Amino acid sequence: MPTRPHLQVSCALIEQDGRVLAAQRGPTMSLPLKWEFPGGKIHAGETPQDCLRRELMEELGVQIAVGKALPSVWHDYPGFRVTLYPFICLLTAGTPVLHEHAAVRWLWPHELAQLDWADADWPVLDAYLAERGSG
Ligand SMILES: Nc1nc2c([nH]c(=O)n2[C@@H]2O[C@H](COP(=O)(O)OP(=O)(O)OP(=O)(O)O)[C@@H](O)[C@H]2O)c(=O)[nH]1
Repeated sequence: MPTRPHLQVSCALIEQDGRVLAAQRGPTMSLPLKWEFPGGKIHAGETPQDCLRRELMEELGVQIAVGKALPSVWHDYPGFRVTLYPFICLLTAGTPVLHEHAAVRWLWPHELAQLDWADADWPVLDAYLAERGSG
């Protein structure tokens, strides 16, 4: 049986003035138009935090300070497995510019569950809301 890819992915819950940045995947990306926390695959030799700083600059043109790690989660999608390494981050410079995503939104924690999240992100969202006392 062929082994399915297992992706190691960092993602950022970027806070600014109490709101959190959510990003909608583009129509031609995998999981099209699902909402996610921006980030991407961890490259060889890169820490999850290095990955986030690189991806956020590439994808949205912003600088971030990477803070507390939330528990990692894994999820089986049809065809691949992903392990997500989520971090609470602060926006330190720039305004998001859409290089790959279809949209971004700054939402209050209690609004986040209204979006159509990628399946792997629901436990991340739960952990974040528990951390911030909004669960
Ligand atoms: N960035 C990110 N990816 C997520 C999240 N949740 C989730 O299931 N994923 C999945 O993790 C994988 C990350 O791939 P990606 O396409 O964002 O990564 P990348 O920028 O390094 O890709 P590329 O440079 O190969 O195009 C995708 O399959 C994506 O669907 C999330 O919250 N953030």
